[in-house]
Amino acid sequence: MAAPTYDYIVVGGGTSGCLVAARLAEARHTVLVLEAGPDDRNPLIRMPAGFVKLLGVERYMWFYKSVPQEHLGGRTPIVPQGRVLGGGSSVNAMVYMRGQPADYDLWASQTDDDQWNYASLLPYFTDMEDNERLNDRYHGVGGPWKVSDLRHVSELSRAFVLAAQGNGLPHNGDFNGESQRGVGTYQVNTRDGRRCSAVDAFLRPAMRTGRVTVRTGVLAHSVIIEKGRAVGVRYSEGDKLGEARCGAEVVMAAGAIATPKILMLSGIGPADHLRAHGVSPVVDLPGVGANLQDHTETPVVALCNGPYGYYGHDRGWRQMRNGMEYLLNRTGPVTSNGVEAGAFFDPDDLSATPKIQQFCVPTVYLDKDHTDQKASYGITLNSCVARPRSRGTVRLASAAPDNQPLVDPNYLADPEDLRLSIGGIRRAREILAQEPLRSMIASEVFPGPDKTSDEDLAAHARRFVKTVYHPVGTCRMGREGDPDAVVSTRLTLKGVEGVRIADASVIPTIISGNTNAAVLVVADKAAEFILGRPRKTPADLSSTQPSQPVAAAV
Ligand SMILES: Cc1cc2nc3c(=O)[nH]c(=O)nc-3n(C[C@H](O)[C@H](O)[C@H](O)COP(=O)(O)OP(=O)(O)OC[C@H]3O[C@@H](n4cnc5c(N)ncnc54)[C@H](O)[C@@H]3O)c2cc1C
Repeated sequence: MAAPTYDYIVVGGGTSGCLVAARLAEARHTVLVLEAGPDDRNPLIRMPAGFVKLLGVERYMWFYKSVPQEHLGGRTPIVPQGRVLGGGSSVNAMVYMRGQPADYDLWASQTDDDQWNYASLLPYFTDMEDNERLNDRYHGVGGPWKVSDLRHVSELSRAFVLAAQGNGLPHNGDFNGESQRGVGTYQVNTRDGRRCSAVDAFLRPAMRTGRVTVRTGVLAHSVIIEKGRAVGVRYSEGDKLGEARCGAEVVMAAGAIATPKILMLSGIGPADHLRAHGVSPVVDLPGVGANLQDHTETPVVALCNGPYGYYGHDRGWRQMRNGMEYLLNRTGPVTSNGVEAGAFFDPDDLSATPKIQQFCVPTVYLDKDHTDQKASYGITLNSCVARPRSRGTVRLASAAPDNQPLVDPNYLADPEDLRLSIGGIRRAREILAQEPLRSMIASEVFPGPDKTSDEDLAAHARRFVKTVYHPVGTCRMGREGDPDAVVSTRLTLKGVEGVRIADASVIPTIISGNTNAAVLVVADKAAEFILGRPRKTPADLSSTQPSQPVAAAV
């Protein structure tokens, strides 16, 4: 048997992988990071607006195609994910969002472990944070994770913030503070006009210790298990097959779609399903690949009556002007993340706990697989169901490691997700009809002004609903004895020694907001458990509003 070369192998160099690798190296361990995608040297990654150009590029993205969706008339929408060092944190929209305290309190009650409640996790958020504007009980300064206000906000986004206030939503200057409800501009993971990815914040500094080896272009196939213990990882690099060995643990960080796939290829998953693909089961774990949750968004698209927003800003003289401004000052449209403002609300009752996150995109924005609208000046208000109830699966298509898995997000399977989406559309229309936005709008294109009944809007949602790129939950944690849990609340894999899962797949229920920050905290907890470090003292939230309980979706 080959001698172990590293203490730990981290599978996947994305958001969670970068953080875990850094924490392990800080503790003087040797770490090998295996990342399937390329390095993150493309300058478009650093420029905040640049990610939009990467979203259609196979070199940097996995375009997981969903199986025909029963509730979308058989449509097969794509679920793109980052495929580059930094993973999602290198290609995402940088919106800094934590969700609601109740989201984490639900994790704690689902797992019977109070270290996953909001008060317990808040110090993990604030300790890693370096917020440019806020430093209070909810925010921190001096950490590696940069959080800033946007340096450029388009006139359309500003008009949206004003119009939504006119429509009854309070202005909110901090969606991660006392209350999520309201409308405002987002804080983003940038500093001085540049993206701050998990590579910038965590991995690159750790690489300077000399204890982290990062290998890009390496596709992990399976975990090597000997006598019930993980001892390494099988992989391919181009045409070459290889094995890497570790002395301590294999840390899975390949994201909510790839991690269950790799586990299943290792013989860990629903035994019958594995056998059907010729994989010998090692541990029968029915929860692997189950419980897939993703945020969906349904657009209302309107055209503008003037040159508002970002259409055409990446071409011709405007591109030159914007590029020059960025190079000289690090200001201007290139510093925008393209999703500058948003709102949180309950479409049934504006004073209640939000159930919709609405994104304002100051351009016509539809996914790569929806290209029937001619580009023009416009605005897209996307209504995202904050805590969707639909649940899907990730399954093997075959035992070939380079085959994409079968991804079935089961979008809109639960009627409540559809009902809330329709409520979001109606609210979006009201906001578009409110000054100062109203004077900038020429006409609604989608759903179209003649589409007014619930049936019309449901048909529109089924046709256009798309991912918000937030798959989670496919190897969820759970209390002892929970037959569908894949990992313990200390994130150890059931049934095999020496495997920890540190990524979005362990999240039991999706949070009501963008997922990157929550994944960082999950990864921080994973590192804490691995290193046996003491838990941080929970925050004292006694003088704040109590978190409103949310029902677990069934
Ligand atoms: C386009 C987009 C926009 C988003 N916008 C936001 C946002 O604005 N705000 C926010 O909070 N969140 C956003 N997210 C979500 C956020 O980025 C993710 O929740 C987060 O990155 C998940 O972290 P992870 O570590 O679980 O997986 P990832 O960050 O996806 O990392 C997984 C890594 O593993 C690699 N990998 C996969 N399979 C293998 C294999 N077999 N072998 C080796 N490596 C492998 C992948 O290439 C990837 O680098 C967005 C995501 C996307 C894709």
